[in-house]
Amino acid sequence: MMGSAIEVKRLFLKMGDFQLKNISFDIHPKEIFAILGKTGAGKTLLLESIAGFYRSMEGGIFLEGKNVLDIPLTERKIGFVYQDYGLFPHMTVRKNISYGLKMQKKSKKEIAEKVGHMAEIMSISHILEQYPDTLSGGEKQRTALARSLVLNPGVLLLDEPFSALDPVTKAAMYKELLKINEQFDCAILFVTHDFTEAQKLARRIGIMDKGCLKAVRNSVELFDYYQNDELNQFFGIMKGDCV
Ligand SMILES: Nc1ncnc2c1ncn2[C@@H]1O[C@H](COP(=O)(O)OP(=O)(O)OP(=O)(O)O)[C@@H](O)[C@H]1O
Repeated sequence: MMGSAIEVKRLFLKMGDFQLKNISFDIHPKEIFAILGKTGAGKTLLLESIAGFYRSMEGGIFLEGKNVLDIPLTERKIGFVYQDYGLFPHMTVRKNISYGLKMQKKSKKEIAEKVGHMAEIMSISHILEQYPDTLSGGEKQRTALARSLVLNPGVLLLDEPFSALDPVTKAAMYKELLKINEQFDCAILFVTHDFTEAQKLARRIGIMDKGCLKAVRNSVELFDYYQNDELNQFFGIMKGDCV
């Protein structure tokens, strides 16, 4: 059997009054997988668990077969881009992108080459000396993606990557995501509220509600009838609907 890029096995995580409950699924190498769910469903917590942020979680997260908690942070090969991009405000775009490589103690020459190359791929060479607060939403996102991708992650986790973008920029970034998936050898897991977006970009979609993963569907079957009234309601599906 082909190994998984990510395997989530019977994950439980308690956070205050909220709980992720018994979540199991896997993501194939190079797959684009969407997590769809209402606000407060636990989508961000799931991404953060996969990144190994919570030692208190029960069950396991395996990256290429290795428990994420056993992999040192600098060797985790996970890129994480938050909804607000999380750029360092006091650093230029160049410094933001260089940051992880510096942490890995790469040489100045290697950092300059890698950052230059990445900036070219993400079409941000012209803004390398700007600070984040001078950038458009799309430019901030390109910078955040470049900062992750320059470390060559096996898995890219994106928390509502498109929700803050205007429709034209959004369409451009959809293309960018598909290009990244082609060009870099990485699986992409992204969170969204948007059915169309999930269907457009992902081959499989996981549907979350109240801390549970209720279903995993191929995107073409997203609107087929569910054996679960809440899911049918969520998708506006009536019994006997043809798709
Ligand atoms: N550190 C924390 N301590 C206590 N409760 C938390 C903590 N982090 C998250 N929660 C709670 O867990 C629940 C799920 O949060 P999460 O951010 O994962 O939802 P989400 O599906 O990503 O929502 P949204 O779409 O609004 O971003 C929420 O009720 C939230 O208040």
